[in-house]
Amino acid sequence: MMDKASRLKVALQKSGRLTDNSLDLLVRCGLKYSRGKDQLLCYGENMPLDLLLVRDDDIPDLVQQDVCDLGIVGLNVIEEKRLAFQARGIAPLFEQLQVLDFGKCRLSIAVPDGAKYDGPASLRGKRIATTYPNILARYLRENDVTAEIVTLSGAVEIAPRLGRADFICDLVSTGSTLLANHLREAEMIMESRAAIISTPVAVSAEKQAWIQRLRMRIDGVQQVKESKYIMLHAPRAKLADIRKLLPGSEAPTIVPLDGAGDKVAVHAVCRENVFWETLESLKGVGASSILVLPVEKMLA
Ligand SMILES: Nc1ncnc2c1ncn2[C@@H]1O[C@H](COP(=O)(O)OP(=O)(O)OP(=O)(O)O)[C@@H](O)[C@H]1O
Ligand SMILES: O=P(O)(O)OC[C@H]1O[C@H](OP(=O)(O)OP(=O)(O)O)[C@H](O)[C@@H]1O
Ligand SMILES: [Mg+2]
Repeated sequence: MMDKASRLKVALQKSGRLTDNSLDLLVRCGLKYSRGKDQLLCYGENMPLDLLLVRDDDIPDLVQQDVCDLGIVGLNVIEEKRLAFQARGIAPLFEQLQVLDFGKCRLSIAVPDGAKYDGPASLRGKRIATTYPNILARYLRENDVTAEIVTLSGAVEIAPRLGRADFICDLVSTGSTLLANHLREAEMIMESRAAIISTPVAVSAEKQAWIQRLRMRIDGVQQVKESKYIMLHAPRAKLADIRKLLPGSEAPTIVPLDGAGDKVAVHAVCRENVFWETLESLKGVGASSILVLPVEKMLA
């Protein structure tokens, strides 16, 4: 194990939409951790890695200032901070390492039910409430629209009802928050997912090696999520039809079956989910004894 100074520090959201998925990802990468009394620091017991639990907005700054080596945060926050740094003449120094498969949402313009909206020109001269003033400003600039940006730190969706804004620009996933606030999504500005960012400062060879290991494990974890191992028996003559039906599979392993005539066993890793319809189609072209198993770990 490395000494304290050379332990990797990873910033995660303390409590919110990204927290459970971020911790779950690291646990799937093999991390065992214990949580400190203050609930702000988690100590990695089997890896030289500690977790700092903070507000998501602070994560790019912590990485930029080299307080943390890595951070897991939404692309929406990364982009907003990048533009904010640029606006202040500071070069954004954190590097985006890997996009993750959770925290999927979009940043959209929403308008009150019944309000007219015919494209970006409808925003002209309006007041738009948002937590993402820099992304919104860029969007307005690109669309040649002048509007007033009302920057709020939360509860953006109630701004139109309070008379503070005409429209809003906020995160949407299922759309239920908009629905509950009598708003409708009018325009998508950006799509977002969680991502890993890293420090701009050169780290020790030891730390770099752990970052590489972690990235490889994260790739493996993300790949197996949808992957299945499929085993079936089939007449050799039907192999071409069967291969066409296996979703996202590489060359399958074909094993002869003792005393079963021209029948073979087919084993394949499918990189996409295997649905009942696929199994029915496989059976339809002559496959039998079909088994679908989850894949726990994969290293390319
Ligand atoms: N409805 C959603 N579905 C999926 N991901 C979302 C959703 N809303 C937000 N996110 C993603 O999760 C991130 C954190 O969202 P959350 O609402 O927990 O943030 P917050 O209220 O700013 O929390 P904090 O207290 O840490 O500042 C967002 O920046 C975005 O990337
Ligand atoms: O389209 P939906 O599925 O309704 O999701 C969108 C909402 O989710 C997020 O807030 P969250 O619920 O995380 O709470 P917060 O406002 O306290 O950040 C976001 O800020 C939206 O308000
Ligand atoms: Mg926040």
